[in-house]
Amino acid sequence: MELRAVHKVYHRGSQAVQALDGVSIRFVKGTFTAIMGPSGSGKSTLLHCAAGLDEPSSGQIFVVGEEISGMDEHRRTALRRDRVGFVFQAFNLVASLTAAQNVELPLRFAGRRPDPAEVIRALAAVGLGERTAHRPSELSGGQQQRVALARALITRPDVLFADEPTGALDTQTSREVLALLRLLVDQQAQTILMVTHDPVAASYADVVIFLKDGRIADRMELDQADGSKPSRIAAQMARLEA
Ligand SMILES: Nc1ncnc2c1ncn2[C@@H]1O[C@H](COP(=O)(O)OP(=O)(O)OP(=O)(O)O)[C@@H](O)[C@H]1O
Repeated sequence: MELRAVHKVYHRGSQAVQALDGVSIRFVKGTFTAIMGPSGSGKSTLLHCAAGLDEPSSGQIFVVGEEISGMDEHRRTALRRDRVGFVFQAFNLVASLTAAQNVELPLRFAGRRPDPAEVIRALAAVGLGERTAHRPSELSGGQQQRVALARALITRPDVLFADEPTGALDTQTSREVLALLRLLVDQQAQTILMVTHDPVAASYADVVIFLKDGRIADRMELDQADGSKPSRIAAQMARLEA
C-alpha cells in the first residue's frame, strides 16, 4: 500500500484545516506499522484515507497496486469489502448476534454463503473456538475485540486497519490482543496499520511513523528483541508534543 503526496483539507465554516499536508509513504506487505503523533496530528485521517473510508483532497493512494484515490464510491465500497479489514476501539459487534454470526457478516455482505467450518476456524485462530455461540454481552472486552478481529480477517484482507484497537482494554487484555496482531504478521504475513497513543502498543510494530501537523515527522524501525522500545517511543512522542 502506498500514499503519494496525500493532502486532506477539512472545511469548517470559513476555516480550512490541513489534516494531512503532503504525506508520502509505502507500507510493505507483511509488516506491522504503528502510527503515532499528538492529538490532531492527522492519524485517523491518514488511516481513513488509506482505507478508502475518506477521500484525500489531492494525492494518490494505492492498495495492492490499485489506485483507490479517484475511484467512485461504488468501487471504493467493493474494495473496502474485499481488500481491507477494520478493527476499532469500540468493538462494533452486533449485540443480538452470536460471535459466529458477527464473524459471518462480512461474507454475507459480500453475497457469500458462510461456511460454518471457516467461521469456526476464524474464531479458533483468535482463541475463541469454544465461544462461537456467545453473544457480545456474554464475552469480556478482550474476547469481544478478538471476535471483531476474526470478523475483520474472515475475508482475508490485504491490509488490516486498526484504530486504537486496545484503547478500551485493560493492560493485560491489551497485551493479549497485541500479541495476536504480532502473530498474524509473523505467521501469516498480514499487513497491519495501527493508530495508537500507547507506546507499549506501538512497540509491537516493526515500524513507528510519527505524525505532526499532518506531516511525517519521524520514522522509527523497531527490533522486536529490544526491550527498551516503549521508552524510546515515549521519548520521541514527548519530543513531538513539546
Ligand atoms: N470531519 C472533520 N471536519 C473538520 N475537521 C476535521 C474532521 N476530521 C478531522 N478534522 C481535523 O483534522 C485534524 C486531524 O484530525 P485527526 O482526527 O486525523 O487527528 P488525530 O491525530 O487522529 O487526533 P486524535 O489523536 O485526537 O484522535 C484535526 O485538526 C481535526 O480537528
